[in-house]
Amino acid sequence: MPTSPRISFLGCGSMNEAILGGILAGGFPKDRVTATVRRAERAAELRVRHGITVLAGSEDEAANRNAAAEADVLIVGVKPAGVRAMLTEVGPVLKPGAVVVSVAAAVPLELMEAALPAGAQVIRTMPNTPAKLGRGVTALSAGTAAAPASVELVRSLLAGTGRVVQVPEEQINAVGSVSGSGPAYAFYLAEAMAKAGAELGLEPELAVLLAAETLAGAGAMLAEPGADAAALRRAVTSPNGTTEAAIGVFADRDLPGIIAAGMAAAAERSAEITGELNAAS
Ligand SMILES: NC(=O)C1=CN([C@@H]2O[C@H](COP(=O)(O)OP(=O)(O)OC[C@H]3O[C@@H](n4cnc5c(N)ncnc54)[C@H](O)[C@@H]3O)[C@@H](O)[C@H]2O)C=CC1
Ligand SMILES: O=C(O)[C@@H]1CCC=N1
Repeated sequence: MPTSPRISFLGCGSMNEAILGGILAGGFPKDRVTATVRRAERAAELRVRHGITVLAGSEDEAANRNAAAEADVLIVGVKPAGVRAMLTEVGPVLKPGAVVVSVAAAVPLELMEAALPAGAQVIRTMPNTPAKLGRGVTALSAGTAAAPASVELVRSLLAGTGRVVQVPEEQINAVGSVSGSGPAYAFYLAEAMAKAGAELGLEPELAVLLAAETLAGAGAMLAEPGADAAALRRAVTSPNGTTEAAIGVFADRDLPGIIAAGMAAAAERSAEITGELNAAS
């Protein structure tokens, strides 16, 4: 069997730890993975939780460079405003043929390529945190120098985190509005349903359980082959019944329009952040 590539996670917060968890759960060997973080406490936490090598910047200012120098695939998981500095730092030590993957919202491929040595292979992604359970969905767009074999390699690594789709870069902001931010919309709905359930007289803990299990169960039904959200909704909605009463109120108040406006705001914010990053160059 060919040796697995070496992966380095540069920055390992919510998103990169979710990807790390999904990749390891998919059977990727722990001894081929390194992560970097800023704080020693966080490094210790990640070592215990995942059994991988974790380097902390607070203990070794060369942590990112050391992790980058050994990597075949680098997964950059810092906030958008930190991506350029990270790439500028690690670019000079990249191995020939290394592939640099970013999970950052709003950071264009062009900016990444400009921060790295000429010809660097770059892939921009938009993942989501259910990656942790192998139930994520990641969209990716390849940079100008990324070889098809490198795109395939990244796709196969991310397969442990869930579905992977390739999109033109101009669609990544829209993807972020749907699936990147989307888990937060589902959690927001769970919070709202639990609160409303308590207001209807349920014990708060029971309302939380009912809301969470309902969303998890509905999500599992949506994941079945051939699932159709509208058909599934209709199957719950008896004519002149209770569900119809609830959905009537949602429709009267234009809940779909509210959701669309929120998602448009997410996409607009991505474009705005890109503008801020370009202006800072
Ligand atoms: N949280 C999410 O659901 C999603 C996040 N993203 C993207 O993922 C990226 C990270 O977001 P989160 O994980 O939510 O943020 P986070 O704040 O949880 O994680 C960022 C991590 O990077 C570390 N870091 C920053 N600078 C560093 C450096 N120089 N060296 C080593 N470590 C460093 C921070 O200490 C932190 O742990 C962002 O660019 C975001 O746009 C994309 C899709 C979904
Ligand atoms: O909120 C954010 O900016 C990041 C990108 C998508 C999800 N979280």
